[in-house]
Amino acid sequence: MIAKHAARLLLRTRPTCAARTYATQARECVRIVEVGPRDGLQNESAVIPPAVKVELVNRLTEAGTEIIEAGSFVSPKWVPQMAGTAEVIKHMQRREGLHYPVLVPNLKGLEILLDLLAQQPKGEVPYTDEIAIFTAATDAFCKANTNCTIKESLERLTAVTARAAKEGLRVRGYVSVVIDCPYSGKVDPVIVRDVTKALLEMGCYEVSLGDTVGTGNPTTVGKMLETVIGGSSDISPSVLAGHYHDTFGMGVSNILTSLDYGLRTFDSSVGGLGGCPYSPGATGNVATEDVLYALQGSRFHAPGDLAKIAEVGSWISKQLNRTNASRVGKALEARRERERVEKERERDGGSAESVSAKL
Ligand SMILES: CC(C)(COP(=O)([O-])OP(=O)([O-])OC[C@H]1O[C@@H](n2cnc3c(N)ncnc32)[C@H](O)[C@@H]1OP(=O)([O-])[O-])[C@@H](O)C(=O)NCCC(=O)NCCSC(=O)C[C@@](C)(O)CC(=O)[O-]
Repeated sequence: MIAKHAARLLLRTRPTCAARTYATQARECVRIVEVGPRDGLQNESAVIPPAVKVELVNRLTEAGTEIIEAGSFVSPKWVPQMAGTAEVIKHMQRREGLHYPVLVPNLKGLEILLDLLAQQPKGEVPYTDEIAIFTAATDAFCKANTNCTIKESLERLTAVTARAAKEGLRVRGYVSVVIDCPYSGKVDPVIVRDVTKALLEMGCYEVSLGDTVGTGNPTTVGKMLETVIGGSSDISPSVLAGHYHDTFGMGVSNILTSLDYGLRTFDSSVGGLGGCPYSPGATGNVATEDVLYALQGSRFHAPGDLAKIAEVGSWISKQLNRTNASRVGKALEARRERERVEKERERDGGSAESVSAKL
């Protein structure tokens, strides 16, 4: 009985930054959930081979990322880009102490994951210790994304959460369209609060609030957070995360605002990858590089080596033949190129002609 209670508490406890982060930093730790391999790649027009996804996860791990959403077990008819997640989680490098959540929409997705976990050779670091489930703050978006109403999705997710908990998996929840819905317009923050509460009550250790279309700004995000955590609400900011798409360039500002409201976990996407297949026009998540740069020198520490993560952003953008959507990533790309040219100049004895001949 006590063991069961302890297990339940553990499932409710969110994974922290790795211990080494606390040991070396006096600053307050901010958790970054890297969603590029899932939220980012799911929206690319091309279906990316699992090998590239594996390399992306591995490069992020090498760059010091601690939590990486590795993919999703959704219907491949709905989101073909996420086919191959089984291959990804089997072959990616998995480090003890790091976390690789995967998104599941229903019991079928969870069963696929549980089968994989059951087949995993003993003694290996588990493919994952966490699933993410998702619903929305409007029926219109929920139907477009998962073919059911909010109420139906909460019923579906209650069963998923119960089964995941029984199997020892932690569950993280998402609420989409917390500011505006592409189908039904302005969203009532009271609904965001109620859906968040329902996800927490069913057993999610944390709920990520998604500005799916990226129209939020510090005022609207602040008002939404005031309703979700203020007044008579018993929701603590410590169980919330911000998931802000950067369509209007407000992602970093919205994170800074959310820090003022007490949130300490944010989702971001290397190279600003992504968007949402059911939210036409929405661009990717706020870029991880931009978030790390914004927090530099502040009282907050976020894990990850900015220079290395920026290189990952440049690499994956090239793989996808797309423009790097991170402003910081692009600036660092330009700096690396300048440094390369300078090095070449030094090596060639400073001859301007030899350098310009090569450019
Ligand atoms: C939920 C469903 C499945 C309902 O879709 P449905 O069509 O109502 O499902 P169904 O139960 O009738 O099944 C239809 C077919 O899909 C199969 N199927 C059913 N489930 C699965 C599964 N898990 N894995 C693999 N296959 C599955 C099922 O077996 C069947 O196959 P068939 O008999 O036709 O051959 C579908 O709507 C779906 O997969 N939706 C996912 C959409 C999605 O991935 N959206 C993006 C993620 S959410 C997001 O990005 C927002 C977020 C989280 O980032 C936050 C934010 O920014 O807002």
